[in-house]
Amino acid sequence: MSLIITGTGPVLVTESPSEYLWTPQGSGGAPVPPLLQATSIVVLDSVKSGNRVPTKDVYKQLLLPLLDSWNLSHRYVATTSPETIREVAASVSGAPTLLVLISGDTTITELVNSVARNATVTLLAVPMGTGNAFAHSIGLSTPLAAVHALTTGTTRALRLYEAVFEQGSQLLAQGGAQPVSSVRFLVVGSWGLHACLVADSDSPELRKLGNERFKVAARRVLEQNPVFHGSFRADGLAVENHAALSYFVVAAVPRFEATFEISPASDPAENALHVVYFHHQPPATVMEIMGQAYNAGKHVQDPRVGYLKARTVELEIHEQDARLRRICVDGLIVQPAGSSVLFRSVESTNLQYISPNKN
Ligand SMILES: Nc1ncnc2c1ncn2[C@@H]1O[C@H](COP(=O)(O)OP(=O)(O)OP(=O)(O)O)[C@@H](O)[C@H]1O
Repeated sequence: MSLIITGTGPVLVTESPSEYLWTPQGSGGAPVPPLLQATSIVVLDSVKSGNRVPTKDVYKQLLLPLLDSWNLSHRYVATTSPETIREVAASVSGAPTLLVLISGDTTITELVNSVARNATVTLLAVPMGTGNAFAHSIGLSTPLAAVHALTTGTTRALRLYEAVFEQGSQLLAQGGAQPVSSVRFLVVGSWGLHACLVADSDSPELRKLGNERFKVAARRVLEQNPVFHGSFRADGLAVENHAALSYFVVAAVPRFEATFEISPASDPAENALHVVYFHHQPPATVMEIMGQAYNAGKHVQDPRVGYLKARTVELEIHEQDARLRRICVDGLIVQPAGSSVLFRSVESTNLQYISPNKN
């Protein structure tokens, strides 16, 4: 439940499993809040994200009445394919734009990879995906909290990172593979068990399970429990040389899901990555370590887990089997050519995001 101050007066907004209810609490509207004074407002609804309840419509039941209360004009775009995200990204390169993304993390990543480098965009992440790592990490855990932040939130610089691949690498998409040299990300780059389970979980069969798809895919990968041989350096210093690893994640945010706190020291406001990794372990130990991540990120205190902060991470993959070489970048899967993959921070962008105002 939230009390939102709108252009026509305070409104009590409640949520049931099937809809959002908008109950006006009297008159006396507020002026247009600063975040809604953007020159251009675009709402991008990534309709394939998460497991949606058809009667519960964030746009029609929350955003539209809020924008209408000030008669704010805006453009609403529902995706018809992944191409829609690229089209919207291309269209926001002119005036400063408030871009409301009703989506999960992959849509945000696809957007930041296609938007012009000089575009001035403020993003609002309305969490409607399966994991919603970014929204949970910045404190916007529900669609209602995100919409409320339009009237009470504040803007912060969006910290971006990039994974850089050798020539000949391929981005694996449902429609086929395409060449890739780098991918920008804001949540995670990974190799090993994490990349395998994300890649394997993206089948039409497992997508139907929502968040459970990661657990089912993890169980299947762990039945094989492959070893991932490789080396890595952090900020130029060797950390592991020819190691036999199970898990290797470069995290940009603290949470991958509401309660899965993979990197408790990560701060979305800071331009830094954290490596979370461990050597090859039996399946039961892997499960035990990952289980601790659901307990307020306690796994990083486990002596078997390596945890370090870096701005640049150079990975060398010593595996030949294509399945064991896959890299995950915010849910996108890359088949790298050669052995090296570089994860690094992007110095600056014109992108911002809306965060709850906690100060
Ligand atoms: N109409 C559409 N048809 C086909 N694919 C779509 C359509 N709209 C969006 N997509 C694609 O579906 C994917 C949706 O990803 P998104 O991150 O929004 O949700 P999710 O995968 O459920 O959540 P999360 O990333 O948090 O797990 C994106 O790759 C996007 O390009």
